[in-house]
Amino acid sequence: MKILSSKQVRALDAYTISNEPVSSWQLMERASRAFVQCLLSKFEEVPHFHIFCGKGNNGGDGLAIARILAERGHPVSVYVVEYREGGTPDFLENLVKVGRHLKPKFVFSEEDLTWPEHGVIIDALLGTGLSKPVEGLLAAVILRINATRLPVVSVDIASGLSADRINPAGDVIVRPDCTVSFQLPKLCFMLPECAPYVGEWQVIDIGILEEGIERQYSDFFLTTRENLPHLIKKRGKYSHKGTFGHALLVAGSYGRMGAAMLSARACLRSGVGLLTAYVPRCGYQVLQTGAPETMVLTDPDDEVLTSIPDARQYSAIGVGPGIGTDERTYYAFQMLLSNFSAPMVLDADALNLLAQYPELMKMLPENTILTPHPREFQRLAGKTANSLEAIGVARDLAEKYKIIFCLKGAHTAVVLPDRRVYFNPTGNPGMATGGTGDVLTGIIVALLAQGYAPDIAARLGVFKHGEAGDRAAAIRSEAAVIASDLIENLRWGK
Ligand SMILES: NC(=O)C1=CN([C@@H]2O[C@H](COP(=O)(O)OP(=O)(O)OC[C@H]3O[C@@H](n4cnc5c(N)ncnc54)[C@H](O)[C@@H]3O)[C@@H](O)[C@H]2O)[C@@H](O)CC1
Ligand SMILES: [K+]
Repeated sequence: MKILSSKQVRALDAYTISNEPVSSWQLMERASRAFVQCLLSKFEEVPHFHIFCGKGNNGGDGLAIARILAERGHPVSVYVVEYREGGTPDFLENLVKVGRHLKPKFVFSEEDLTWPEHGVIIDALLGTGLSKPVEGLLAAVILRINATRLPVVSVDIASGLSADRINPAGDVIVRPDCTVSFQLPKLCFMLPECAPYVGEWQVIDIGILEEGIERQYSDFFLTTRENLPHLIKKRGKYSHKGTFGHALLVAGSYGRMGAAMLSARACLRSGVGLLTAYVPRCGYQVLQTGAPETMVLTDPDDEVLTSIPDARQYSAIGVGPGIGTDERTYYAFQMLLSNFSAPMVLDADALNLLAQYPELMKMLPENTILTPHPREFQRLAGKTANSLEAIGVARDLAEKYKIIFCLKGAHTAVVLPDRRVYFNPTGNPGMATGGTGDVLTGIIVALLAQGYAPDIAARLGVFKHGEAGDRAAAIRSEAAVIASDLIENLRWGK
């Protein structure tokens, strides 16, 4: 699913209006009806809705939503915040129409606000037309909304929130519990800094023309459930373990064999034909007992990796979980990079080694997948002002070195060498616990070994990793999830 800018969304609305064709009022009506349907599905008992409207089209939506709810006999109060003269044509038309069912309260100053004690607040003050920081009466109303204990649902986007960039600190923005957005997600929904101003978010279909969306160019996408399952390869009846590749995992050091084990088990549960693990000698028994499906090769050293195996027979290789940053391990890693050119996943200490020895970057095979969490990325690429800037830096590096980044986070961003960025929708805060990154490495290595193209392996691996986390959280609750639960909850069927 594409993520478009506010400007592009306006062009898209205009395209639908002239090509469907449909009037802009009808499009607003369609959006508002879809919103009401979604809104009502959220409550077992319909509460009293208090709808705060601005005077642009977002306010027009608010008025239409109020009328539709009132027509159905639901309790509604509607407030029009008079922060400016006039209003957009669709706002004014809906103001006339709502008057047949409800008496809006016009708010000219803070004193006009009587604050509700029960019910749900609907925020329809400002939408994607935001053109400057909020101040004056609008700011006062937003601050009052934020001070209430009542649930808040924003229409399309929280009022005051910029869709396409990160607002400067100090901007006045609604903090909703939930945002119900029209047709496509907004870039800001993907960024951790914006999370307090988004809440739970949901996208609803308002019938924007698909061909209009196709005509808009974007580098930003949300991976969706609908476009991924067909990417999962079927296992043919006459296939054998050789069909599904032979993965090599270079992992572990003394006291950190758990990382190697988690990666190995995740790899085995992700369809790989054969798995070999290369570990220090102290890991031999651990892996032979804990993951008996793995073949184990050991380094001459007891505690850390100091050399590499002959890697040419492997179809994919994962390096990093638990290896540490010993100087001898650096030499082994450097040797591996000069000897191996097939698909590779680098995680954890392999990334720390890259950060410590940046000259290694030039040695990375094309389409190597790097899976840093924010701190690892910072060590690798330097400090950035915010997550959007970090994505920008990752895009530059991905292009320069022809590599792929999975920037791990609530919406992990898969950044490709052609600068495209795919955000991931699955996963939950229960996954913020030790070892889940090792699991991701194992999954992606397994996919590479099976011959998935590196960009698909990264996107599919990240998606399935999050999905397993969601299954685990549904069974155990978020706080109880541990990395092993993800492995147990991996599913590769449709
Ligand atoms: N046909 C369409 O274009 C559709 C638009 N829809 C709604 O329309 C919204 C966008 O509508 P608009 O473009 O009218 O934008 P807004 O509803 O965000 O209206 C903003 C209006 O206030 C002014 N303004 C912007 N920032 C301000 C600030 N900080 N303080 C004071 N005034 C400010 C703008 O000049 C504009 O006139 C979407 O978010 C969505 O809710 C939906 O109805 C779907 C269809
Ligand atoms: K809004």
